[in-house]
Amino acid sequence: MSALAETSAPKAPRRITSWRLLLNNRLATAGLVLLGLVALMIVLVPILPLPDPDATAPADRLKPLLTAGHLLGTDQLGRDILSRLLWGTRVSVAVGFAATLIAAFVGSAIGIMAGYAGGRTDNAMMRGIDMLMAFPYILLALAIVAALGPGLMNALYAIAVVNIPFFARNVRGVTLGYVHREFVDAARLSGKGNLSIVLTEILPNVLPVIVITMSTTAGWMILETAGLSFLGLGAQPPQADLGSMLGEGRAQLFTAPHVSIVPGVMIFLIVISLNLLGDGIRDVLDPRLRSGALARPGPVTEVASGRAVPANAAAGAALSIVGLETGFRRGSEIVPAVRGVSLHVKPGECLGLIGESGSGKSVTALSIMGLVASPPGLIRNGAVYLGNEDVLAMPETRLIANRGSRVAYVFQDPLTTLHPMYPVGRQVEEAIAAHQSISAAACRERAVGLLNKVGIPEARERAKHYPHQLSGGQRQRVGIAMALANDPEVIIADEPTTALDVTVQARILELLRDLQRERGMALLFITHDFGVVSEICDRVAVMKDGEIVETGETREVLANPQHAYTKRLIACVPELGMGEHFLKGVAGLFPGRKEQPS
Ligand SMILES: Nc1ncnc2c1ncn2[C@@H]1O[C@H](COP(=O)(O)OP(=O)(O)OP(=O)(O)O)[C@@H](O)[C@H]1O
Repeated sequence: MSALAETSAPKAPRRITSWRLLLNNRLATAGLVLLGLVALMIVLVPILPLPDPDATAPADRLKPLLTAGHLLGTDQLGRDILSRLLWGTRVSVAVGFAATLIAAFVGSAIGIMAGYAGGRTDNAMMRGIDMLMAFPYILLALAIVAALGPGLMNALYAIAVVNIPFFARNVRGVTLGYVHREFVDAARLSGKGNLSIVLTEILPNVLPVIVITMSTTAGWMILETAGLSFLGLGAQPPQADLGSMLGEGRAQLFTAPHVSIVPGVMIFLIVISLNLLGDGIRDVLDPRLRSGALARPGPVTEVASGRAVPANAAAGAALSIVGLETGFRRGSEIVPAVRGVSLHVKPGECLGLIGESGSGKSVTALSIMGLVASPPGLIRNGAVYLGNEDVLAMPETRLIANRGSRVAYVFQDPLTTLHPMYPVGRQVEEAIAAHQSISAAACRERAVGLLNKVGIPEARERAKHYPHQLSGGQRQRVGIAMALANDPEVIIADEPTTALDVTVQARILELLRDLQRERGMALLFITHDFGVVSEICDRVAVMKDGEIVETGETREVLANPQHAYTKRLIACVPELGMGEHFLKGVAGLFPGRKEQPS
């Protein structure tokens, strides 16, 4: 019997601008406002009715705060502190930003060149950078100023030079990650020259890192400028900058503390606002931070507190999913990926979950045992029953204990799921030991037995091999052995044969089917290939845009598909001699892709 459900066009998520994301971050907004005020003040300073910052008046020396005509008092030479503060901030900020720009430009150029050229050029450039880094940076800055002579411009050069290594190392690291990527190879094959590749392929990818590094180091450079001026090596009298004001006020720290506290507070405000804003910019520019992918995910997927559970478990099912809705947070919005999915698998049965890429199959599978990373994942509604027990209502420890013991997963690419540093036998032993308290010797025997069972030849010997020493098919057999390790009630296989060639694929499918029938397990088999479904699945559920659009006995669905999308998926299974008809079927899949949640 087949059940049919029509899809409704998903609502396009509202576009969240970077600007809005930045303003969502309260600390970054506070930094931005503070910095805006400082910027406004230093821009307006020439037209403000302020006394000459360098005009001395010994009779008015060390006037306290809020003195008439001197809002922030006067210094030891009777100069107006407010005027000196605003003019001095202008100088410090200008020098700090100029040093940041120079360091960013030179350091990034070195980093990109070294990373792109590689080999000896990389070696020579990075050893030079290492030499710069070998000196404590302030010592190096002092040495440079000592060699060039004191003065604001020389302080600027010194600070820029000591910060070049930060940019060079950061940018080189990122460049190295892109240099051997396929899109760069493609640009090379298209005949582009090195400069053009660097400017059009590498630089756009590296630019966010440069901006992030700039935003987080600008505050630091303003502080370093102030440090050099404080030591008398930056701004020279009578010119004011924040560091020299601090240095001059030091002598009056106890008699007139406001002389040094005022520039100190200004340095603090500028640096803190730059750091807060820098952190905010970094979060906005890095898409992984923006989506929460770099945030440490919780051990189980977050479940909305008021989730609706539309129905109970299906009678006699090992696994039933009812009305499952899973989405991903993006800013303050939740983008749906799975919309009201219901399905069930009985013991000894294989249910195929089929749909094109991005239709929500993996998110459904991962939601079952709370494995969707949160943040950004969120299960909004629905329930997942193991027998009659709702997994989503289980205490965290119980849910985690059920992973691998009652429900096991086999993933697509065993090379990424197996640990490269441990022999495969040991990894199967670990899977057993995670849920069973048996002796090490018994565990080893059982691991060898499992490897044997999944068809690894000379299992005892092979157990000592590392993943890279096995073929793709053998690695997937190890993955299946690990899934079987604790005799689970349900196995979820997420495209376990996609990375394998057709002959190996056929053998793995046969193995899975035999094991599943022999052990009476429920198998949820995720694929995008109706050919695979027809070989292994008793029933099939067709998924499109996060919804199940058709379910039924495999034979029935194949013989008499009801939904247009199912028909197109079936038409995509190539047959020898089909030629043009096959391509028409594949082309028919694409119009629906526009409706995908982006
Ligand atoms: N971490 C994530 N953050 C935001 N969106 C995500 C995340 N993971 C998946 N999605 C979105 O959820 C939707 C469903 O993805 P899913 O991985 O389930 O697709 P799939 O059908 O398994 O595809 P494939 O066959 O390619 O694995 C996609 O639109 C995807 O962009």
